[in-house]
Amino acid sequence: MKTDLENFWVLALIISKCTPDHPTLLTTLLLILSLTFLLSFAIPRRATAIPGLPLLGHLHHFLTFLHPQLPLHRRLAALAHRHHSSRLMCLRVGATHIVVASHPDTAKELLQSPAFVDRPFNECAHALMFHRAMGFAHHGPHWRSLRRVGSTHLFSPKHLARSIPYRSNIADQMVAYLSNQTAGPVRPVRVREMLKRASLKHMMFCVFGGADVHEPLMELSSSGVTMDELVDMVDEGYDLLGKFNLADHFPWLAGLDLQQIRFRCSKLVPKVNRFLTRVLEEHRDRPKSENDASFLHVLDSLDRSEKLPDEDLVALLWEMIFRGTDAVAVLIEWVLARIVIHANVQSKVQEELDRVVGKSRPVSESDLSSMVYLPAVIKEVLRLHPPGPLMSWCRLSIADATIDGHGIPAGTTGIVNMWSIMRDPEVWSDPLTFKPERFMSEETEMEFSVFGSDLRIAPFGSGKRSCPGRFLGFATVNYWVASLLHEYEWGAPDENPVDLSEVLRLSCEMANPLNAKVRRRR
Ligand code: HEM
Repeated sequence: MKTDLENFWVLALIISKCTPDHPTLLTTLLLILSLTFLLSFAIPRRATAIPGLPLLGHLHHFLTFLHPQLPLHRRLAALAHRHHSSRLMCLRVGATHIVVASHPDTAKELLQSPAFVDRPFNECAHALMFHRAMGFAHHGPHWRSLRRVGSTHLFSPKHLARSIPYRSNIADQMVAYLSNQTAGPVRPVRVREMLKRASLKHMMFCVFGGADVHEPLMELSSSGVTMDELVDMVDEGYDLLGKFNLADHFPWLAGLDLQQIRFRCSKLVPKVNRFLTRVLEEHRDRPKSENDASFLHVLDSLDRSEKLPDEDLVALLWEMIFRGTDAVAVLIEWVLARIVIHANVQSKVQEELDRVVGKSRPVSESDLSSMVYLPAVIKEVLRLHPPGPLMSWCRLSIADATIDGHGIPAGTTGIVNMWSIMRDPEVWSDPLTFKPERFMSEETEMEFSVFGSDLRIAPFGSGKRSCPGRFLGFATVNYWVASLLHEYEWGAPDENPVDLSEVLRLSCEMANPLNAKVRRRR
């Protein structure tokens, strides 16, 4: 994707090489030059191209090991800032042309454009079968039918309500787990493992149902697979998908498998397939129950016109477990970190809990509709620590598009730097201060929806490919944080203050897991 300026210089260079022996060539070139100049006003401009390296383009910005302290969203933000290209910046990595939007207007144009509705090819996602599921499926009838099935049967308010008992049970188990950990002298607890397992267990029940919800949090097993094995499978898939894969941008490198991504996928896929096929068989052998609200039951009971082949069913179920587990656990850890740092915020949430719930009983999910401060805290954490600072997965344009007046050809990869938008001093007053109150006033509450209509804060994406699990994810985080704060006081260990450094894998998580001192409140 060359800019008009680059075209101009190429032509000027050719003209400078012409001699008076070639008057016709010279006239033709001058004519082309003038036409190019005039046309540049008539056709959309192209995005600002940032100077890059020959052949490699901007590869060096994407290689994590070159900048271990600076995650990609921060690098891209700094680059856009340096080149005054926050609205739209144009990069290239090997064969991939990329535009990066770091402004609410351009982010809106990109995410809601009818052209940017596909996902770029991702070798690892293909190997893990995710192209048969929703997140990496090509825009087309297959993806549309999955989204339709998802919104009608999986993520509808009715289904959200049916999974409340699961969430409530797991909240109780977290409270019990912490109670065991904190029996005796107060000592710091590392909460990441507990949150990951809670979130995995929640998704397992939402997706498969059936298993024993009372099984202890850290010992859950399913269809012959232990909790540890499941955690390992999710972690491995998560690690693989979060890698910057050279083969996606330099296809001629694919056969070499330099990063061992193909190799690792080939080890993981049979394990996941074996496990999910067994779950499917067990489910079909069990007597059908009217009360089964699991995704699997719903999908397996669809009538013939909507029914998915087993291969797609397995891919979709795996994707739901995979996506739903990680983002929720990562976000809760950030929330607790902020709660530990800002004691005044913790007190305000607990005052609200005491007012709405009282100290005599645990929180129930229905209490949340009467709370305003806690959701404001969660929004403020989403603003400063979005699990997907670059929207987790890029978009790919399937047709030529115009963004901010720039012509963008089909086949361009679109990245939205939501992290940068949500910290932009031109968009937010005092952006680096943690201030949940900014989401509190009645009027701004309407304006600051986090679900995709307001591109100043869209941590779940926006447009046709926005996150289908956003209401489930938001409800789970609100409820579990409410339970954990209702039952416990949270504080920082004296020797180990909270470190807000980030590491970007598939989601952006705390580089150093949170350690907190917890003390029973009720
Ligand atoms: C805190 C929780 C969550 C966050 C922050 C989050 C964030 C995101 C983001 C940023 C995207 C990309 C949106 C875009 O391209 O516009 C996405 C897509 C997606 N998310 Fe979530 N998510 C969360 C929870 C969940 C849950 C609980 C599920 C499922 C159970 C889920 C399933 C998906 C799927 C399937 C897609 C791909 C959609 C498509 O391409 O059509 N997410 N999510």
